[in-house]
Amino acid sequence: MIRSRTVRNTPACPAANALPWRPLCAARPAMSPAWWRWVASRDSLTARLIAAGEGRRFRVRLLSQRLDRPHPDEAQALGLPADRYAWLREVALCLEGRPWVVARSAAPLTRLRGYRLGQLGERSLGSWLFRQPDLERSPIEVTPVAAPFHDAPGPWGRRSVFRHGRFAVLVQEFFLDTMADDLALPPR
Ligand SMILES: C=C(O[C@@H]1C=C(C(=O)O)C=C[C@H]1O)C(=O)O
Repeated sequence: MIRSRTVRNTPACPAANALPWRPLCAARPAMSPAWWRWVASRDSLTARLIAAGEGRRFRVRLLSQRLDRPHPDEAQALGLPADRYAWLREVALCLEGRPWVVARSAAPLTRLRGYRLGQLGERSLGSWLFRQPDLERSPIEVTPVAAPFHDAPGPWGRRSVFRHGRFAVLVQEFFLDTMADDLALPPR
């Protein structure tokens, strides 16, 4: 069942919190090569966006950062019991003020000790992650629906868990139609 693009996360409707994530390879037949190069990339998305922006000003716009219960599918991806709080961060990655990607990251509080990620502000989480020498990244999963926490439509979402020692963070990135328009990418 593919969720409509307008369904927003409603706590009363737990099903709405579970996006249809599936392994990257399962989505390959439906994904154009142009998008595959973005969605399947395992290095820093921030660095790729800056390069593709060709001089456009890059900015991380902080939409929300709080301690809250993650959605069930987020808790499950982190192996976190359902009722535990996590550090939640939602950002828009903008080029010349136009959001190309929105991202929602979730990290268990017990794994955050000693890392002052709450002070990231509008610095890219990726710029910190990819500086960690022993960074590990789980296989990428994809969903063909838009971000449930943001109104702009988009062709693909992806998620993976980054680990560094005991630290773990689930990073979910939703590519937007504005990025497809600005880079002349196919609809999906
Ligand atoms: C994980 C990365 O960091 C990006 C920046 C984020 C942030 O600042 O919150 C979140 C997800 C990413 O799109 C990356 O650059 O690959």
